[in-house]
Amino acid sequence: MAETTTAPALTATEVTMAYRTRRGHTVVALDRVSLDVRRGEFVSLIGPSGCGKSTLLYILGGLRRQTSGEVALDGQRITGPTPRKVGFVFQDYTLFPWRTIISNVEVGLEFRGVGRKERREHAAYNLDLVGLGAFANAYPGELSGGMQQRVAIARALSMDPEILLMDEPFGALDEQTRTVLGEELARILEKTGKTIVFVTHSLSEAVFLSDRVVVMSARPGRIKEILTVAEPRPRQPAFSTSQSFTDLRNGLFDLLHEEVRAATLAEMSGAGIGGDGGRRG
Ligand SMILES: Nc1ncnc2c1ncn2[C@@H]1O[C@H](COP(=O)(O)OP(=O)(O)OP(=O)(O)O)[C@@H](O)[C@H]1O
Repeated sequence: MAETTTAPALTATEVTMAYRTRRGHTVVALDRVSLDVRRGEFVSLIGPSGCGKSTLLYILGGLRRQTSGEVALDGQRITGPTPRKVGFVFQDYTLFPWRTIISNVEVGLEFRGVGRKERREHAAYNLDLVGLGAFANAYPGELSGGMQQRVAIARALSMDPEILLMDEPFGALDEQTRTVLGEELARILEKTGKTIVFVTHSLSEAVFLSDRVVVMSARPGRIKEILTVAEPRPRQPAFSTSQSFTDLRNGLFDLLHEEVRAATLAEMSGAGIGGDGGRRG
């Protein structure tokens, strides 16, 4: 079983991010966000659209450079991507359509220069882990969206990162599929003991999967509250119909509701975003 420890794996300290749009406006996406993610922990980021969840994830993974503040991985300041330690899974699974499933899973290991036999074994192990061993020689176009996302998870796991940063990985899938994939992910994580930071818009997904749910405010994104989900691991499907689940989900709804309302009203009026609607420039 995955153990969480008190040692922080990832630390964000007073992270602020201000984007400069092409039209010369400044969009403050994050405002002095501080967060510790412990080793083996599953932390979800939830908040209204545009509150900076993806921005925070990219900064944590060294894909984007914050305007001020600091991010550290195992106590070392992050100044760029560290693919050996941190892996990403995005909403678009971006598999190569001309490569078989197993060679899609191998692709990162290939870039890393791992020999053919070793990378095949490693890829096969991780494909089995996500339950797709039988599809090794199929092509992405032959798989459903949910299956392709499992391949993307196997590909990320193959690199054996300590930390997985997942940006709405199930966002493009229907509700039933994402529920089942969430259960699958809970099972896989028990086996691998990875540290996960997970962006989602789904309250149920956040409660079901997380040790802690970080609720962010409307932009500029700040941490509004952190909810702890004390349910033991591995999480069982029955948890999602329990009273404690409903109570946690309702609590999250209340916390989020006013933020989503504030974000929507700001969007409608164009307030605080230099009149450009906060669009990316
Ligand atoms: N490259 C960029 N240039 C300018 N502004 C940007 C850029 N990337 C993001 N932003 C702005 O920063 C804010 C935060 O964006 P981000 O994508 O991090 O939010 P989010 O919470 O992940 O949103 P969503 O839930 O809709 O995916 C938004 O207002 C967005 O328009």
